[in-house]
Amino acid sequence: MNAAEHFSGYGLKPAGDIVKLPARPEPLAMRASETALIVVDMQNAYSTKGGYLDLAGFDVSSTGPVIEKILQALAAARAAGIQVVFLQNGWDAQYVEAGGPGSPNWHKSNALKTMRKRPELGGTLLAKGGWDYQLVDELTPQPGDIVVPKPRYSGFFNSHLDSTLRARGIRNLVFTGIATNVCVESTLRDGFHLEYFGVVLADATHQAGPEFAQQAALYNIETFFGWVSGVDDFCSTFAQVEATATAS
Ligand SMILES: C/C(=C/NC(N)=O)C(=O)O
Repeated sequence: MNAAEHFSGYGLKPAGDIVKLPARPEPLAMRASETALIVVDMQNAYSTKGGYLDLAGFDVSSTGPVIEKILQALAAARAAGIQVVFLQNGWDAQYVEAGGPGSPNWHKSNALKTMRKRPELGGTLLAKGGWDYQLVDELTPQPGDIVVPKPRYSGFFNSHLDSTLRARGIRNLVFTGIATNVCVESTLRDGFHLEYFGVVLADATHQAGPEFAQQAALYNIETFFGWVSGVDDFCSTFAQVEATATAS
């Protein structure tokens, strides 16, 4: 193969429905039917003022453009027949799923720590049934989309994500959402170990913490665990699928 034509992707047999998504470190060959767009934790907790991250002292002032970019990616995915999966992070209202002091999550979760520090917030952060847990209004799931609740940073841990994807023959996971360096990266890494090809659309993600955390997560993904692309490339690449399907 000509080195200039090098691209990655699992053992795809040549067929008309394969597209090549421009990505770093190299383009990725994919089929829409074997791809899911994963929207990670776009809940009030992570992207709205007054939500958990904001109350815990993280900057959520620039999440608006991320929501806009995710909307663009969702429209392109749905038009191309790509399965959309929303992840939703949190626990039951009694926080049993959060784990008690015997769980590292109890010690590390900034949501749980914030509630311990500010008892008046008790029961409000990331609790199922509450505003903080809800997906943001702009990103309400549509018929055909799948919502997967998850109790830890990785969407694969104690959830039905893996079986849901396998049952549909999905091999490629395209990631958007918040936070790049926490739940996006954790889920992409676990997906890598489960043999999924993970791509992050960098401009449809946002970090928890300083900007260097975004850059470090993207470096890790591009170098060790997957691929990095952007929303415009995703939309134009999969528009080809829609155009081919319409023409045939
Ligand atoms: C910090 C944090 C990130 N979650 C995520 N969705 O990436 C948390 O849940 O505490």
